[in-house]
Amino acid sequence: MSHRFLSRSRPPTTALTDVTCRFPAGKVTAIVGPSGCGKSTLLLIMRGLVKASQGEVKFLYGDGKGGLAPGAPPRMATVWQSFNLLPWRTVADNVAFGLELAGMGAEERRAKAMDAIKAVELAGFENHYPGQLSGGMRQRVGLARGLVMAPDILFLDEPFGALDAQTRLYLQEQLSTLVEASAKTVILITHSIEEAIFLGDHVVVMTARPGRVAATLDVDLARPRGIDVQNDKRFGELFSEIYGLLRDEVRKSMLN
Ligand SMILES: Nc1ncnc2c1ncn2[C@@H]1O[C@H](COP(=O)(O)OP(=O)(O)OP(=O)(O)O)[C@@H](O)[C@H]1O
Repeated sequence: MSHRFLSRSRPPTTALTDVTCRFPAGKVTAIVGPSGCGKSTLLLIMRGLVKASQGEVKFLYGDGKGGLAPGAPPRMATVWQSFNLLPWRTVADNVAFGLELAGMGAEERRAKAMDAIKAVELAGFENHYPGQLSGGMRQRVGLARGLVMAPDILFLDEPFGALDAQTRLYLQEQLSTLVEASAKTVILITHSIEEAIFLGDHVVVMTARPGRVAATLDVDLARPRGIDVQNDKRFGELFSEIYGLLRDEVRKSMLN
């Protein structure tokens, strides 16, 4: 698939060229790449918000396995980089927003929202407003809003990008546990090589813009993974391999 942004006032920008990748069901695929290489564009295309200039995205329909009804399209949810909480709605009402749009009754959506709020350890804050929460808590509300939809595919765009290092580590651990418990298909966009290895089953490494897939690596580290997996020799090897692939691309992206 390729994508070029056209503009009346500026020359066209080729964001992606000949990107071919597979995202295996029930696995976490992390996408890393230099800034501006087209990661978010790829996500927008996969979510159907931007139409690729060339090529297409195919989702495999349910075969009755993995909780997917036969022949049913996968349910999808996205946790966006700017988690876009509605400031005038409480945490519970923010989390339940998608269910409300889907027409679910008040009682049921409140119960589902509370389950998701508990899963991200925010019980007790359900009646708070976003303005009363820390950045890490708001990020967890964003995550709960994705989880509450019980998606078959969860897209995460830099879910912890704006957080301090300790909060980020803690949320990565929480997410790892949630993902392992749910066996969902997760597509994670991140700038962090450590995050990609810690959370991913596969890591797709992209080149500088126009983004292509430089390599796809399997993360052959056992699950469940705690953050101490970072001390594993294999973790270090994967880090070096990915950084080796990215190093020149990052330099190129700085000259782009
Ligand atoms: N709507 C748009 N119109 C024109 N160009 C765009 C548009 N959206 C993105 N681009 C350009 O396409 C390229 C890819 O952008 P994209 O946001 O997908 O990259 P990214 O890898 O997600 O970046 P980052 O890691 O910094 O978030 C960039 O050069 C960007 O400036």
